[in-house]
Amino acid sequence: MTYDKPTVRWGIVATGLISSWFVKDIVLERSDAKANHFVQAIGSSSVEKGQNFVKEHLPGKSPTIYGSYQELYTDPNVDIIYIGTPHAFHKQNALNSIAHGKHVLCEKAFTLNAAETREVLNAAKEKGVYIMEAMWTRHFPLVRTLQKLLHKDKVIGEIQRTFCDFAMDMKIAEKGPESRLKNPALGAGTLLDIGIYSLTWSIIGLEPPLGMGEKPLTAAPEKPKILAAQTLSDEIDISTSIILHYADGRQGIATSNAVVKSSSPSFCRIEGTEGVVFVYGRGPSMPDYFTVRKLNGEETKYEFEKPGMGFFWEADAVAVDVAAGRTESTIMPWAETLRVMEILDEARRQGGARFPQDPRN
Ligand SMILES: NC(=O)C1=CN([C@@H]2O[C@H](COP(=O)(O)OP(=O)(O)OC[C@H]3O[C@@H](n4cnc5c(N)ncnc54)[C@H](OP(=O)(O)O)[C@@H]3O)[C@@H](O)[C@H]2O)C=CC1
Ligand SMILES: O=C1OC[C@@H](O)[C@H](O)[C@H]1O
Repeated sequence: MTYDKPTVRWGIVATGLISSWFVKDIVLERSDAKANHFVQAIGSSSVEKGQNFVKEHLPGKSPTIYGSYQELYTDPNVDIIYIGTPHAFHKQNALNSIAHGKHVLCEKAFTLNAAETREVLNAAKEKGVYIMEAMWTRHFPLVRTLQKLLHKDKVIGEIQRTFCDFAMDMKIAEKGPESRLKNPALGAGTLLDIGIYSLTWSIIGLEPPLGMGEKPLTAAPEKPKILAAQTLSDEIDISTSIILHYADGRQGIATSNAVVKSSSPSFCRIEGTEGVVFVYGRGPSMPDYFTVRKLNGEETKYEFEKPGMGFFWEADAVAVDVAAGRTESTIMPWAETLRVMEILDEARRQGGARFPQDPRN
């Protein structure tokens, strides 16, 4: 621990898979850490589950363990709440955190739909607290470097097209009806779980981030035309295809599929007037490296060190933002979270997947 960096005390809502990845990562010793992270408290459906979680994923640590989320929201020693519940609970978990004056990092997809997102963002604005969608991939140095090469240095010229895919065999048929991957009331389907990454990579490829090139930090998100189709099984989408079509001709194709595991070594291809970028990794949420191939055949590979899984980069960003008194991130700003949710809504409107919580109209 060093005293020249912000120090944050995290409260963790839920003890599922993602929370285990997150806590293990943020307590790693790192030479480049921009903040000191403490897992201060865990909120779970039972104290026993919380204890098992700590024993397995935080050995040697002794956070306070609560058998409810409510006790976590009211813990005065917690600065920021991390929400790792299924999509359908994000809205209420976030509203409860905000009501108790806590800052929030909420897993993707931020909520079930854009109406819920607006409700949460309005509450955060009113209360003056920080909130960010945990689209962790956007914080990777790999992504920040790629954005600079594409949109500032223009290493492949003017970007024209992207093809991004997330396909994994989710074995949905084997899941019980209450699984978050099967139950529409929990926000199941490929779109919010993995399609959101294909969409994110399309945006990373096709649009400069805020503050880069001629794009000011205050720029509103672009609004490409959306064309989408879905295949539904037991009311949830098992495949979704989205086309982003921009007025100037840029095209993005974003797909997700729960039946096959993609065997392609690259999950994203970004084409420009002077070359092409291929992004590789264990999947779109965990990119490992990318290559830049110029039209003359010259190819450069960009590799990056990653001491853990990479969740500490988003955690660092939250800590630095909060210490600076900001209520939103410039990497994943509120308007971007809302724009992404609106695109997901539009894809579901055209494709047919519905959640029982969707507004009726
Ligand atoms: N960034 C990434 O790479 C990843 C992100 N995610 C995101 O994280 C979120 C959670 O996913 P994941 O960790 O895989 O989910 P899990 O099913 O593994 O865990 C969810 C946890 O939420 C709590 N919970 C509360 N109510 C329910 C309920 N009705 N049904 C099930 N769980 C409930 C439980 O914790 P408890 O009993 O302790 O209260 C449960 O363990 C989703 O938003 C998902 O999209 C998921 C995987 C990877
Ligand atoms: O966010 C995610 O990324 C990795 C996937 O394995 C997982 O299902 C998804 O929620």
